[in-house]
Amino acid sequence: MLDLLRPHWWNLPVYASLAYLVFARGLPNLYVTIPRWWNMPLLLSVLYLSATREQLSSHNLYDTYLQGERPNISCQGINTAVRTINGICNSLDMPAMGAAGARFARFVPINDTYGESESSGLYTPNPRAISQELFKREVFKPATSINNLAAAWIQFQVHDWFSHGSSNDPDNFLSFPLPADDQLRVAGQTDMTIRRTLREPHSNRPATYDNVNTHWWDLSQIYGSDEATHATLRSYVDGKMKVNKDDLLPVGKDGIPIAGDNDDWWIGLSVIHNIWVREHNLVCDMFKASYPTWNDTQLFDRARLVTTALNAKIHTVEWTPALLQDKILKTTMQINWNGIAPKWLRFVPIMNQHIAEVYYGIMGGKPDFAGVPFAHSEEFVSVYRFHSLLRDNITIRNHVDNKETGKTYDIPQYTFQGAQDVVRENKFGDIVYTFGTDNPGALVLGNYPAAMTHLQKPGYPYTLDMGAIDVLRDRERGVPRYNQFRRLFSLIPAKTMDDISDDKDAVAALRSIYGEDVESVDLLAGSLAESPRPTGFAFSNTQFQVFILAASRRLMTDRFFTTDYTADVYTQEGLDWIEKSDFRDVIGRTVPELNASAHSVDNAFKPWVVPSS
Ligand code: HEM
Repeated sequence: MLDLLRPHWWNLPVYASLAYLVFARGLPNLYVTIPRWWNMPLLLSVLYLSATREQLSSHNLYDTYLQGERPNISCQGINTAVRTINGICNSLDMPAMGAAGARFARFVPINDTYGESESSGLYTPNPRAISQELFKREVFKPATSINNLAAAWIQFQVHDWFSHGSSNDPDNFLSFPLPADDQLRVAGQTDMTIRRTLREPHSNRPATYDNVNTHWWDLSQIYGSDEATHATLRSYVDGKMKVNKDDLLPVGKDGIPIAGDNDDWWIGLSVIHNIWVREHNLVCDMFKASYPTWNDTQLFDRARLVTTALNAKIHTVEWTPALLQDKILKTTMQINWNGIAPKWLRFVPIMNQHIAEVYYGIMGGKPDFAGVPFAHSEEFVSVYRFHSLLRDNITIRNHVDNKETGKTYDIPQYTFQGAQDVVRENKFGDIVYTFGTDNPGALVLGNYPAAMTHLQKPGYPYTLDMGAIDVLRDRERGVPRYNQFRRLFSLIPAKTMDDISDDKDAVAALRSIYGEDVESVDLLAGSLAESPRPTGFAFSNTQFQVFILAASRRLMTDRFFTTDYTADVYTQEGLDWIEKSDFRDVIGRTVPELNASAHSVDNAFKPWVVPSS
């Protein structure tokens, strides 16, 4: 393989980059990495990202099932015209693909995914020291270009795509001594112990882990990933999901709202879940008006398809460009969804699938698996370790005059059962408004909420230092550390700590933990430290490689976004609903008093304009 790296590509003439882009498609083994690709002219950058996606699809997709290991499932007797609850039969050729309980895949070669052991450095450097000294927030650093809805939104999405489950392995532990000067030692604690992730061991290859949710982008966090949970969420009237008389989610005996995935609940999830359940119910009303003879199941199934596709569209063309605020990403994401062809030129037959995906967009095209069955990967999980987005506290403001209502909640108060206190004590519109106008935290070193480093999760036998856990889980699950991760994603590895960041303080902080051992820098630590970032990006270029690969793949592999994204399956009314709505509209119809506020910006994830006093 020819590994052609050009660290100073910007000194090369533009035509050299262009020549590569033309050749790369024909020569998938030719790697070219352009470190600061975002400085190129728009067209070149878009082409570069598209070529990168092709490269990553050829080199970074690994199935964790061996031949014959995937369960054999029949789709006989199943209504394959709509999404199933547990995700089976999305692929009719491989019905078990992407179903709840299916293994996570990998984005790096399987041989590079052995979990770390004590002798290979599982506890080195000390995860607690990393959490306390490198991650923990002293002063809140806001991400000023986005609002707090964007933070809640991404955890909501993550709960659709994956979960390792919350119970973990009750018989196997990760345990390491606390640093000598740790404040917990004052209370007599000497070690930090957490349960290992439940895993499937294999001989002669790394352990694998199962996703308890469906892998598909199917809003399983709302609808459930198993029939028993699903049944508790449906009203079974007119296709609608259950809500209370006040139009809010019903709450379970444990004090947490009932939902398809209600793990790690906080007030942010209350906001987004309530909005989407209301949206589903409004789509049911629309269908009932157009198709009065449809029964509850018909209404539910179509409403789920439409609500899900709208959610996927908003994530693709609104959330992502808000987080990665630059023209290149806005253009690329629009192309992913809509393609470049104007309406009047949407008849040209295009034989090459890659070109067709760009010309017509992914939606409604042919599925594209790049030769590997679809599943989310462990590396995908790791790059969403975004706990630094969380604010230390939330002060509710009135949506009419922006005045504080006098209610402030910190993390222990707004998480788990506490979220319901916030809902009970405030108007829902004021809570959503507060999220629309507050900033979340920036994804940088020294901005991890202190309260998340001593989190009391109900039912957990120990206090959680989420910063330490984020680091330890990656090591446990064999996600490569930062530099090796970069190598395996064809990025130029750092030679010294100074290569990771332009920010001298960030480099000094890394050195205080990792010394000069650049290979030992953890993925999360390196990613939070990394700079420069592409213009307007809330997260690092290293993490972005995973986005390039996964953002398109989860659409391209899904039958309901490709071959079955048709009026036959969705109805024309359904397709129109998706095409005509953005997140501002969804907020406007589900929380009508916020219609004007949500429309005060061109993207609902940007901080809303506050009324002048
Ligand atoms: C107050 C809100 C939150 C709480 C209480 C919370 C709590 C937790 C807990 C307890 C875990 C599992 C720890 C373990 O592995 O043992 C976890 C994992 C995780 N969290 Fe959060 N979290 C919150 C917000 C967020 C946000 C905003 C994101 C943004 C995407 C996020 C992303 C993740 C990811 C990616 C994982 C790994 C999931 C997996 O291993 O399958 N969390 N969180």
